[in-house]
Amino acid sequence: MARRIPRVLSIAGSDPSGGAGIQADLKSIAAMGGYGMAAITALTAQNTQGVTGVHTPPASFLKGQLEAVSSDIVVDAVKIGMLADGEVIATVGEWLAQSRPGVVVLDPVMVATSGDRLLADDAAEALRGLLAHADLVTPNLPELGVLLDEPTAATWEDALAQGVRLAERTGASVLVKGGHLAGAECPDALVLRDDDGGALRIVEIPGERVETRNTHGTGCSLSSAMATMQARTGDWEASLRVVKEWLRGALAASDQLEVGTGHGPVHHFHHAEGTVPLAEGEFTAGLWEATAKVRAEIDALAFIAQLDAGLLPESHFAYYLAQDAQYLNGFSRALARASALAPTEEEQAFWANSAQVCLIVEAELHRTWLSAHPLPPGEGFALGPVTKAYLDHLLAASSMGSYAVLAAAVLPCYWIYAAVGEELHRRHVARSAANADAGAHPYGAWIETYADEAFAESTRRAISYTDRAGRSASAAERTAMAEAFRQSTVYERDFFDAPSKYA
Ligand SMILES: Nc1ncnc2c1ncn2[C@@H]1O[C@H](COP(=O)(O)OP(=O)(O)OP(=O)(O)O)[C@@H](O)[C@H]1O
Ligand SMILES: Cc1ncc(CO)c(N)n1
Repeated sequence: MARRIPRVLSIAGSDPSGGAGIQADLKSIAAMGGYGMAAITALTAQNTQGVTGVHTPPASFLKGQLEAVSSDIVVDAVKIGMLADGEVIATVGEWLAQSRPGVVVLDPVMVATSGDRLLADDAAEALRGLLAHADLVTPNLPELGVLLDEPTAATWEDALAQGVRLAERTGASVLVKGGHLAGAECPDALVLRDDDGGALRIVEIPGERVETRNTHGTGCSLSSAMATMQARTGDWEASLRVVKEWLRGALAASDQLEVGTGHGPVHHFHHAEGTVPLAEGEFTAGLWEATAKVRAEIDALAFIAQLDAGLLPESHFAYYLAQDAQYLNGFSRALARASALAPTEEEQAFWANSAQVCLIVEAELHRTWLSAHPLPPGEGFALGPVTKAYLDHLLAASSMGSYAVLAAAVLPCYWIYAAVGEELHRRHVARSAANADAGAHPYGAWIETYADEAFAESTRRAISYTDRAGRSASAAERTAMAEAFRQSTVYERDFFDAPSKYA
């Protein structure tokens, strides 16, 4: 019977490096939505390079673990991995005879990815005997050969034929794995025995090989994920389709982990990255970090250096101010929309107040700076191309209907302006202290308005509200927020650079 959160037991060995064995099983079971449990058959000392030791506790203690679990908990599926020796195999066989769960997946582990043995030499025969208790057996190509007492299959066709022979001989269904094949393809296939024990059916699922050395634990991960999905769906083929796609993603994302120098583990939770709980400030810190390159480009602009040195041509300053006045008008409308979408009254009031402050600052620009720095007649207040593009971007974010995305889109206007302003102001103050003449700086009075503590406080609040929205957003919404933030940061850069192009 299908179970939404299946209770899945792994009976397997421990890999302290976390990539294989019960550690991989517990991660894979959780990744597939199950509740994971583990009865440990053996302890290995291993890492991504190989196995340096195996300690097998008395089989009676494994028996104790299995009884503790099944005397209290309904086990919906079991995955059986490393069994170490004949006594362990016998213990698991006895437990299955008494307490067999509805789904039994057996991964006949014999050798680690590194080539080290994980099953006693004389135990292969005992393992063959256990196969009959399984619903699904998941050997890799060398293991398939050993179980049949045949050479390792050299081609995929040979492997499929061996899979059919193993299914016929054991009565179990067989998952034939293409991981050990050469070439660009990495297919898997199910040799399925229908419930009525009738004819065998082969379902092949093709797949591209992921170019990586990080294949430690793929077999463990596959078998425990299959046990979990089967308990959820009752359909081996549907389960393999989901699990194979997930495992491909886990292999493709494995480089992010940087675990070990040998065959590294796969990234079991690659698909859930957007759902990791974030601490306060972490989301917006990530947005800031991701735009470091664009911000470095802003710092390197001639406009900033010239403004700082007091060498910015008048016409550039006038153009900048005229565009800023128009920008503030459109920006105010975007903020009013953020207020309309805000989830709390506190945020609603903040954005509404910011929208109003923008209009006050715009009026002030006209009254003071623009009257003192008039544009050439005729050029007046024409909307420049960057100003238009930036405002169009904010308008698009406003009309999406997502508060979180709109907050991310308006944030760079606060944050970048505050950061650039703070730096300009810091340098201006340092210069004034060192040089009595600094009072003559043509843009000194303007730079001084940058030090406004009220604006710094608004910036902190805009960051904090955007962060809160990001932390409770869906993965897709977070992606849209990051894109909106990045795009606005690019427009901030282009806005500072526009006078040099269009003034
Ligand atoms: N490079 C790869 N690209 C895509 N899929 C792969 C790759 N390597 C292995 N797989 C997949 O991983 C699963 C395990 O296959 P494999 O034949 O490697 O098992 P194994 O040898 O038992 O694994 P382990 O490395 O844990 O011993 C299969 O679904 C296989 O298709
Ligand atoms: C404990 C353990 N089980 C299975 C494997 C197979 O990958 C391994 N390397 N270690």
